[in-house]
Amino acid sequence: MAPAAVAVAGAFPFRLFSAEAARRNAKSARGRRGAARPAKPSPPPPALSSSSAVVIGRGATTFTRLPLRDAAPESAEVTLERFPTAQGDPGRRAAPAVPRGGSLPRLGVEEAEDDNDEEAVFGSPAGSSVHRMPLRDSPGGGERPIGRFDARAARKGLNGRASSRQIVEHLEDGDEEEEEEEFVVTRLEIFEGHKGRNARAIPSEELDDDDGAVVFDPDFGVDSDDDEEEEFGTAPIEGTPRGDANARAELDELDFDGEDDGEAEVVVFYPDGDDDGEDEEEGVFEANFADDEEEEAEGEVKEKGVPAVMRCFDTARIYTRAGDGGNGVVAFRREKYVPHGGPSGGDGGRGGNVYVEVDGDMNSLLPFRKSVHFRAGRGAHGQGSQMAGAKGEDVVVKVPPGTVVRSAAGDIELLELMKPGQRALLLPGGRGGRGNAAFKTGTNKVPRIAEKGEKGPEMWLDLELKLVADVGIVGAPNAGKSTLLSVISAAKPTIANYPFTTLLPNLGVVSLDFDATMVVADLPGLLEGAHRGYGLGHEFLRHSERCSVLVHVVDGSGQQPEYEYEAVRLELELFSPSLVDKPYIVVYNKMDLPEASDRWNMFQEKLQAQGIEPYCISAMNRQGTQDVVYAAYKVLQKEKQRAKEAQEWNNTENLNHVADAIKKERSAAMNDFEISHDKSTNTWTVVGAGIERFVQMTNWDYTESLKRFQHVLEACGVNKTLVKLGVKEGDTVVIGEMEMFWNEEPQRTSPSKTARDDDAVRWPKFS
Ligand SMILES: Nc1nc2c(ncn2[C@@H]2O[C@H](COP(=O)(O)OP(=O)(O)OP(=O)(O)O)[C@@H](O)[C@H]2O)c(=O)[nH]1
Ligand SMILES: [Mg+2]
Repeated sequence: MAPAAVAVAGAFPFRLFSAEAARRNAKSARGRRGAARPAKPSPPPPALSSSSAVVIGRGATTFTRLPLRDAAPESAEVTLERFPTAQGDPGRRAAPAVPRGGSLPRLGVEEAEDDNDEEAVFGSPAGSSVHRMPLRDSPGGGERPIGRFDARAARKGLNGRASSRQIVEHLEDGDEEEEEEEFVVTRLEIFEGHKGRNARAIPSEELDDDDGAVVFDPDFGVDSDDDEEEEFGTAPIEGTPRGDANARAELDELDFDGEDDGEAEVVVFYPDGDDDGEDEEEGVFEANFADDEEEEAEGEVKEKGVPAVMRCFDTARIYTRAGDGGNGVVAFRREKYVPHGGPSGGDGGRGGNVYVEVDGDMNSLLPFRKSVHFRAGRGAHGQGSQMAGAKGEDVVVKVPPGTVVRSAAGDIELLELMKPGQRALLLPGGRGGRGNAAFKTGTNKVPRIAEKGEKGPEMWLDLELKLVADVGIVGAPNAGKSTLLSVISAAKPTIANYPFTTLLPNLGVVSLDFDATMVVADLPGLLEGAHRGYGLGHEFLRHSERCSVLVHVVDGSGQQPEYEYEAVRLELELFSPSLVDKPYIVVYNKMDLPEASDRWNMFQEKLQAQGIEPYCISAMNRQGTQDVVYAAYKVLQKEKQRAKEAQEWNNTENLNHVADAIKKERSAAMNDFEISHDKSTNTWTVVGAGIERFVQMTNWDYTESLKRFQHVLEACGVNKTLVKLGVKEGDTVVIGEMEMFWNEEPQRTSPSKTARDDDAVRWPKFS
């Protein structure tokens, strides 16, 4: 276990076995990873229950994605829909055209008339596609009733990615065609193939060889976040022509009980909501079985659940990593007639940088649902003849205007990117390691040492989109906010007589004149108790944080307009005190309705008592709206002027400060370190950005590195400090990735190690 100590004769009291240890560590880490991946698929899921869901359409089958990360709150809403069948064309039936990632498919359920089986289609309310899967053996297409289906995934098997095993069992036929029944009984196995994992459908005994089989491709259409592409192949079962089926099945279990008044229970595997794990943990899918517990919680979910589309529209978590620097190399010039050509190993190339750039064409963070990882390329290694390695490829993360970038760890605001074209260097690539040509000195003309490239920094980022609007329209649900926006601008927001029509902010440009325009945002409705999650919650209010002016619309036809007004004000304050400090205009709407006009005077008086002059309008009839526009514009101009003056004070915006901080940390002095001691394991840990970076860049393949390392430890005072703190023979010393043993008596070194020391080149002795 204990690695041999390496000593440098007579020079330093300090020994290391670093290279070994580092390698060993890496190996065991790999081993751990490997172990997480079972060689065989996990055992088959339990037997089907009679209430298993039916998922297969007639003649052709449709498997779809179920709601993924948003499954939990949404599952209650998923219902199944009867699927129309195109006669005589088993492989090609009219699947509902659901655009990928587009609008939400409407899902519904209907019972098949003849038996208790259901036929179903399901799509994801979170906007996924519906895929078709032809079942070759369903002649005649249309008339076949559906069988039972139970797709169940092995949890967290196979690298934790979604699901491994599905069983489609026993498709029963209708009464009429007894002989042709049971056309697909399939089990899906996922196994490790030499090209990654594969999926295979295994027919049960009931299947003839020439029966069709269904092959699921659990990862079909899902972006693999990992570098290692994890594609599931579809594999034909014996006797089945290839490419029969290509359905996707992110869905894992769908339990549906027809009797249960159409309440579909959907069980989905979905990635751990936060996606914040390390690489290894990516895509850990968790089973979320809809059960009684969930039903209990249902009420709560309805109150608190922010619709998925809203959540993903304006927030995202992404991973960024700058490229590692390339390694420097050791090389010597060898040429005829040039004796002792000297060192000629080139430096490694610099790793690629990570930039964040504002793309004016983007207006939401939805693209980050699909791609989460942004890694810059690594620098190429140096080469002989003093050739430096090529620079790694940069990566540019494009974000919409109004994006705030935070580091996920620590929730520190890093950047606020407002204007299209703005570009920030976020993570600088690692420096390339120096080749031996760079180590040539007067005393060492034949250096056999080169550095490794510096590791590129990595960071998880939380992105948040705040709309860039001048004026924000706030108010209770159904107050007429969208109506107001629609009459003052060309925007066409959805207007309907029910609360929470607006789920995503709508933007409209209001032009008063040729050069006088302002951007107005109509925000979702705000309820009393929003801070506790009522209605849509109040998270979306962050969109209004950037507005300079708020227009508060009050529904005059409501029961108590003043009360409603106060409640919304309070919610604004609870969300952010800075919001209530913004200048605002109060607009009393629906004056055309008698109940509103009756109460107007009272409302007006109450507000005047508070020093506010409310406006009354009928948004629907466009009465009074122009006054509101002018008033808002006036306040806006005033606000802008104020902001401009304030900005002149701090107009030294540096978008690259994150990179600057990283660079600064990189240049940290090596003698700036701290040492901690763990008594139980006799371990001393040296922490310091400079020294750790040095360790990381040391290439242990070269013996001279060892000497240089010893020298540095001595020179920067690590050894001295350790001695002072009372380090003992045999204690472990850890610096960054390195683990070393302390050896008090350097003379007692093993011969094999001293042999190294007898190298032709001698490092000057410092002690
Ligand atoms: N009578 C009358 N009805 C109005 C007026 N303004 C809006 N409405 C109606 O009020 C209902 C709600 O209007 P929306 O503009 O959708 O209300 P909203 O505030 O955007 O509602 P949410 O988006 O759900 O928060 C619709 O049926 C409108 O037609 C008005 O001035 N008079
Ligand atoms: Mg609205």
